[in-house]
Amino acid sequence: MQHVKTDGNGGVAALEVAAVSHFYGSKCALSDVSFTIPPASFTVLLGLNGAGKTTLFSLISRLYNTRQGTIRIFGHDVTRAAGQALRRLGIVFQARTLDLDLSVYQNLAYHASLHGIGARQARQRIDALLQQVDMSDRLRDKARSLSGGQMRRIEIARALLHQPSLLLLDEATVGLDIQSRAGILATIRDLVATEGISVLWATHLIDEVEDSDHVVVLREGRVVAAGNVADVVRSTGRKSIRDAFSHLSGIDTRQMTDLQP
Ligand SMILES: Nc1ncnc2c1ncn2[C@@H]1O[C@H](COP(=O)(O)OP(=O)(O)OP(=O)(O)O)[C@@H](O)[C@H]1O
Repeated sequence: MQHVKTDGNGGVAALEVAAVSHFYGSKCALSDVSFTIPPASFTVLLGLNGAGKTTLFSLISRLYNTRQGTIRIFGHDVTRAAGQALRRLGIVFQARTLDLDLSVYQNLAYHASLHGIGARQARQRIDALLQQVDMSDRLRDKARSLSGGQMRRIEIARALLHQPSLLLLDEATVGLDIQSRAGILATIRDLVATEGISVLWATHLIDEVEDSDHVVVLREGRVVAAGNVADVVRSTGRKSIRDAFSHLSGIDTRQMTDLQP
């Protein structure tokens, strides 16, 4: 019988990472990483550069094989039931991935066809998603003509085309101005609240965390804290999540970047 981790309320966890390790040659990038994220939650994967966030995303999305440990998406093992697991997964990678010479519509329609979505349904979903990410007026524009924040919005729409239940975003706001960052975060938080999607949001920016979030703190490939914000703050004996993250990551709070100018 398959072991399935629940969210504590009897429901299957949106994501379960159990005892996962990953090496690049002899370099250990992840060491015995375990955590779960509940359905319909916004979970922040917090870690400084090099903590292992991208490596973890590469394993969850099967870009790399998981050699040690287990990863399940809504109970489906990404190695043994890859099709069922990956169907439920949408992902926005840190690096830009739109085809710059195609229009917004062509970028999205191509992705829809890869997922076997028929042309008519694809058009309906593209229209609805562009509205959701506030980009309806750019349908025919070349991706090349969009700003960084606008490209990110299109990548988010693309990741949602096949209606995933779990969305991963890797440093989605890097390189964007304060307004674009706040707008993209608000769009994603809205998706969790209105559509019940589960989100894993990887960042090194502590100001992207809200009190109601779940957090998983990674340091040098290890989970050093996980839970809701209040529990993580309490477990470190600090007064705020900012101070807790600073303590857990071994850095001075003044080295942290702010949303505030
Ligand atoms: N292809 C690779 N070969 C060797 N080492 C790697 C490779 N990719 C990542 N690493 C190392 O693995 C560790 C984790 O890197 P990873 O990119 O997963 O971290 P990250 O938290 O995503 O950081 P960043 O935010 O800077 O992308 C780092 O020490 C990094 O140098």
